[in-house]
Parts: sequence; C-alpha cells; structure tokens
Amino acid sequence: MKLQDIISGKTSLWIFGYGSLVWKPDFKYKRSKVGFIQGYKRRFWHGDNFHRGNDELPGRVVTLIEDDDASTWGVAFEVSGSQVEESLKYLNVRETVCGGYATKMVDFFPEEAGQPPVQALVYIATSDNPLYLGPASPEEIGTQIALCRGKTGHNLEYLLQLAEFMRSSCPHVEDHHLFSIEAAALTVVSYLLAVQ
Ligand SMILES: N[C@@H](CCC(=O)N[C@@H](CS)C(=O)NCC(=O)O)C(=O)O
Repeated sequence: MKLQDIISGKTSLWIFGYGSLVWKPDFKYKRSKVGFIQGYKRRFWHGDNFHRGNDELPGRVVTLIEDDDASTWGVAFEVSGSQVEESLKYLNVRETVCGGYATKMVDFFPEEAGQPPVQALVYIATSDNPLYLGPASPEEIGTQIALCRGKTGHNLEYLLQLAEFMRSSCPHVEDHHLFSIEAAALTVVSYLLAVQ
C-alpha cells in the first residue's frame, strides 16, 4: 500500500477503531466491517484530560497493549478519495492532538469467513505517553470512570457505549477486562444514586 496511491485516491485506506471510534467515528467513510487485529489487548490504561476528563480528574479511555496471544475486536472503516484527507485531518486532532495517540499500520481480519486481511491504520497510545495511567483494578478504573467527565461527555458513556458495541456486534467475544470494569462502574453509580 503506497501512501501516494492513498492520497491520490487511487487506493482506499482502512482505519481500525476499538474504543470511541467503534460507536462514534464522526467522519465520512465508504463502508465498515467488524473484525479484529492480532497481537494486541484492549485496556483502559490511557488517561484522558480532554474528551472524558480534565487535568484534575483525568478520565480513562482505551489503548492497545502488545500481547502476542491476544486479539482485539472493533470496526474498520474504509475511506477513499477526499474522505482520506478529511478523516485523517479530523482524527489527527481528535486522537493525536487531544488524545495523545500515535498511528501504526496493522493487519485487520474481517469477521466474514474467507475475507482476506487488509492493512489498517490504528491509533495507539503507548506507555511513554504523558497521559498513560497504566494498570489498575476493575474497581479503581470503574470508580474513576463513574466520576469523570470532559468536554465531549461523561466517561461512563464512553464505557457503556463500548460495552454495548461488544455485546451487540461481537457477542462471541468474552472481554473480561471491559465487562468487569463496566460492572464495577455500574455498582458505583447505583450506590451514588442510592445515597442521593
Ligand atoms: N484509538 C481508539 C480509542 C479512541 C478514543 O477513544 N479516543 C478518544 C480520545 S482520548 C476519543 O476519541 N474520544 C472521543 C469521545 O470520547 O467521544 C479507537 O480507535 O477507538
């Protein structure tokens, strides 16, 4: 895949989303496919002081951690022609400038049987990123998410929308990390509502 061919619109570009992009891409695309990438696990180990948190109370959003035995399910979006530049410009601000994510090319495997893998662009926040928060228990992460909000909305929305995507579009995938955090966050929310 040559960058020149993509920019000139000769070939399309696939962009893989595994967090907010799966339920809110907010850029124009030609088509999308559910599928997975190999060699990475999705973890709520990245901080967010813009979209879902602030400097005092950073939210938690997902990133990808290298793990040869893991795969991460999400959605790949195909962009072509003018959509390429438009989507990359938009994502550069949303993901890189505001979110601290860097880009990488990976193989994306569509869920449909017999479909060959395609190269896809993915946004990953690495552990050397100043916003990186690292591992914590589901209870700690769930509590942080239940209490945080930022310029785009509540951190809880970010969590619940991703959990709902996985249940509805990837029902065969058991994502213990995601669903244990969802359960912990909902426990905190039900407690806060009960003591109101
Ligand atoms: N790069 C991942 C995660 C993207 C993500 O969650 N990025 C945050 C930036 S910190 C975002 O776009 N948030 C928008 C929102 O929370 O609505 C993906 O492909 O979905």
